[in-house]
Amino acid sequence: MKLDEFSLISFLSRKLSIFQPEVLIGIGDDTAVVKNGNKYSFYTTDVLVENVHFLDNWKSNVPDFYYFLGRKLITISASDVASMGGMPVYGLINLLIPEVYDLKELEEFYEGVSELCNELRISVIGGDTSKSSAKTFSFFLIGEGKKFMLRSNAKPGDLVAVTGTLGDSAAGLEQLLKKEIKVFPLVERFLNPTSRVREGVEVSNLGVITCTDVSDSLVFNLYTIAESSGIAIKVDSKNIPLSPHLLTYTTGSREKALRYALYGGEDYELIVTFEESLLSGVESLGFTVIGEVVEGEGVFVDNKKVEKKGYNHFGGER
Ligand SMILES: Nc1ncnc2c1ncn2[C@@H]1O[C@H](COP(=O)(O)OP(=O)(O)OP(=O)(O)O)[C@@H](O)[C@H]1O
Ligand SMILES: Cc1ncc(C[n+]2csc(CCOP(=O)(O)O)c2C)c(N)n1
Ligand SMILES: [Mg+2]
Repeated sequence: MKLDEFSLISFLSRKLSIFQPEVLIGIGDDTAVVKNGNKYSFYTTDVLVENVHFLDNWKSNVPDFYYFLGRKLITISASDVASMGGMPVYGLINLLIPEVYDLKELEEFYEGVSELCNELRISVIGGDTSKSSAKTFSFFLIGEGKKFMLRSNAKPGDLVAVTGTLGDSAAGLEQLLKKEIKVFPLVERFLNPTSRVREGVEVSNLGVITCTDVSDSLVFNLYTIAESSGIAIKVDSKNIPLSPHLLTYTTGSREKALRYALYGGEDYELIVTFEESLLSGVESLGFTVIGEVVEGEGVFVDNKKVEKKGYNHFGGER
């Protein structure tokens, strides 16, 4: 039987229970939330698996490839903490590598890990190591914050905004897969994305209470907000921020660029929804308004309902 990642998680979660009252949010958001005295702790874990998230042979085209992979491992978990409005603090790394392994590659990987942990002041406090046929890197990250944002807090009348530009990472991945590099800055966005930790904390401090990050695709992650909040989201495609590099890649076609922006994944930008009174504060943090929350269900781009498409492990295809 072919599995669907999200039905699988929902099936598994029905078998599990929460025993402690301090667990405020379990399975279902970007991180779990546990009350910890007068603050909250955030828990998340992510993996990078050979042939799923990266190809080993990219190391022959990309200098320092494993250095970038080390950075990316930390960034993707930090992005989940950022989308709760938290600061990453402690982490543990699981390393699953073949029995015979190039030590230089591992050194490079840990150079990337340690650089990003220094930048974000994350202490690595443990992990585990095992042999494995596919290279697999996993990070478990704990964050902290005084308040938190959820996917499920969107209300009709809210505006919807995002950080950065969208679609760059998918266009970078496409070039790596085709082994044809035309616009390198897009490949850099795929290899070395940014986690929006500062924006997450600051937007939460402004009073924004709805947030998630773009890992699977803009449309897919808008759906996660729409479904968990019981509302619909309308996006105006002309307001979706696209980078000049992406437009160079699509030889100026905004329509083609929008396909990467709407359905490509791994941008690790934040999506927020908020009341109009917060607009100037949110914009001053560098967010771009792309749409609004309305009553109903689904995600609409230029008034047309769009399919919930993005990256789905097992379900395949974007
Ligand atoms: N095997 C599992 N068992 C229990 N919970 C899981 C499992 N896999 C995922 N989850 C939980 O399901 C929810 C959604 O997971 P998912 O990995 O899709 O998170 P995401 O933030 O949407 O994506 P990303 O990991 O790319 O940031 C999270 O709360 C996560 O902790
Ligand atoms: C070789 C190769 N093929 C495809 C992709 C694209 N991809 C893999 S996982 C994912 C979603 C986010 O991951 P997760 O859901 O695990 O957090 C995306 C967009 C890639 N990175 N490498
Ligand atoms: Mg996430």
